[in-house]
Amino acid sequence: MIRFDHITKKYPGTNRPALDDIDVEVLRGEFVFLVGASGSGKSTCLRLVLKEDRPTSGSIHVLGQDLRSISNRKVPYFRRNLGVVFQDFRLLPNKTVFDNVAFSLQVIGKSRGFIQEAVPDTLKMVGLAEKAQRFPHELSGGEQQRVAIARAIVNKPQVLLADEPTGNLDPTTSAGIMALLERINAGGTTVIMATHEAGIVDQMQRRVIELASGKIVRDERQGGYATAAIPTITEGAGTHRRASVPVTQMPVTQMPVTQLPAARTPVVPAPAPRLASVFAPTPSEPLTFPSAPVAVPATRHEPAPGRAGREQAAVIAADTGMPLPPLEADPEPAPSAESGRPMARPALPVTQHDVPEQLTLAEKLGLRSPGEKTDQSGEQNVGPTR
Ligand SMILES: Nc1ncnc2c1ncn2[C@@H]1O[C@H](COP(=O)(O)OP(=O)(O)OP(=O)(O)O)[C@@H](O)[C@H]1O
Repeated sequence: MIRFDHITKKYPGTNRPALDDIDVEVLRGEFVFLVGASGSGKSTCLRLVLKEDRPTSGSIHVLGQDLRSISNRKVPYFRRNLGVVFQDFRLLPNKTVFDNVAFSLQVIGKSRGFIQEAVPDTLKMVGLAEKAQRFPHELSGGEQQRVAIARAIVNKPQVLLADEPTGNLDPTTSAGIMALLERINAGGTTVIMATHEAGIVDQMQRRVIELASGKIVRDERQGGYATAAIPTITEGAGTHRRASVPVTQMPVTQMPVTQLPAARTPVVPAPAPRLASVFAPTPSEPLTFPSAPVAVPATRHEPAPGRAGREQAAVIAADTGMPLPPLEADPEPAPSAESGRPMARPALPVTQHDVPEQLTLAEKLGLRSPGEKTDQSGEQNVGPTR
């Protein structure tokens, strides 16, 4: 599913490679923790999988494709198979929960009917069906991260990449997020999660790949966090104590037992998790997606054309730290209301050198091909890489 062959990544102006001759393969359906000290190369790995950056040498295959063979124009199609979750959520602050999730479908031209069905289904899966009309500032951190996860999975990606998704959350909330990620994985989605959370890694007992100075120093099928390279802090106020609430103690009732609308059976089953029973379906909670959409005014979910769309883009730019693309064809000035907002530093900064300058924000986010017209009528532009 994902294979690195002799991958070396050396950033310009640096002496030491961020990744140094990495060979690794992740199979379909696996749940993999990427661990290692700060600067060991975890985020670089995720960026390379997303084709946000290129390796200096070596080849990467994702979903059967050699990333070198995917042109810039095709990258957005490729990325539709990948969902990404960041530590800092990156929600649109002036959009409702529903609209935050719907946005990623709108920009790839999904029909209104599809959006009206898929978004409520996904919100139900993450336990936020009742909060579809809330704004991000009206949610807790854990709820905001669940919105971000809903946005990442609403298009049913085959792979979910998570870069320290619990980094800003308390232990109990983190446990809920991990339960959600485990359920998503149980539905067949491959999950790769970079983390420093020792307690979570120890609890989950999944595959652990440890990086140190750009090299893989450990690859355990059912591992824990600590090694000599990254010892677990057991006393004091270190970050490793944060994850001391066992996932098994999370309020399961808060997590509706559903799965992705079209769950895939992993070709290679993930190793039997110690916590599998917590997330397994029960007879009273069938593994189906509800068909009844959350009642929301239809007028709120129209694809945002013209200036409205650019306002959304401006908000994303402000929130994600990504540059706003030039608006040459726009006679109106770009919105400035958000310009005073602090710019969050992206955990996975998009590297722009691989991307032409004139792309729209949706194109730069990988949600639409350069020059691609939004298809309002159907879904033929959405789906596997082509
Ligand atoms: N754009 C860049 N330019 C130059 N060097 C970079 C760039 N991005 C990352 N690096 C360097 O590459 C190395 C690996 O960084 P990376 O962000 O992948 O580490 P990480 O394991 O994700 O760290 P953290 O846990 O702190 O997020 C570090 O030495 C970092 O300074």
